[in-house]
Amino acid sequence: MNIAFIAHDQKKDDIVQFVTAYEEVLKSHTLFSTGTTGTRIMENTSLQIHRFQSGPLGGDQQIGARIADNDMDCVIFFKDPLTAQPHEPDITALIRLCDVYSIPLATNMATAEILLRGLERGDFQWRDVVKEQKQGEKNT
Ligand SMILES: O=C(CO)COP(=O)(O)O
Repeated sequence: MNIAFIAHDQKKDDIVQFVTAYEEVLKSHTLFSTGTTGTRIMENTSLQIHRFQSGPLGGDQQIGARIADNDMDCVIFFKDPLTAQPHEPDITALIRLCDVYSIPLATNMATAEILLRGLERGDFQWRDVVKEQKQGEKNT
């Protein structure tokens, strides 16, 4: 599965801790992130992450574009609800696209934990079916 990780500054320690705890599960997936979040994760784990731009510089929008292309299966976004972000419209747009395309999105650690346990159990297999269908539509 293609999984994107994003964390606001006040949540970066949390996401590093979270990803470290699930490193064994995550290493068999393809991982993406916004710029600084990815750097922090790679500094603290042995995971390889495809890093987009930093969030305020367009990283959220780049992940959104992958969702619109049906090329992202899960988004783990540790949002900071107590700090205003200069790129709030980008954040809103990313969350909206997850809803438009029914992409599983966790915006806090408790939900992220449930999503990754589901991932371990194979609960994301329906995404392969959706991707095959969309590919079939493109080819016709
Ligand atoms: O601001 C962010 C998401 O909205 C996160 O971006 P960084 O990972 O580059 O800090």
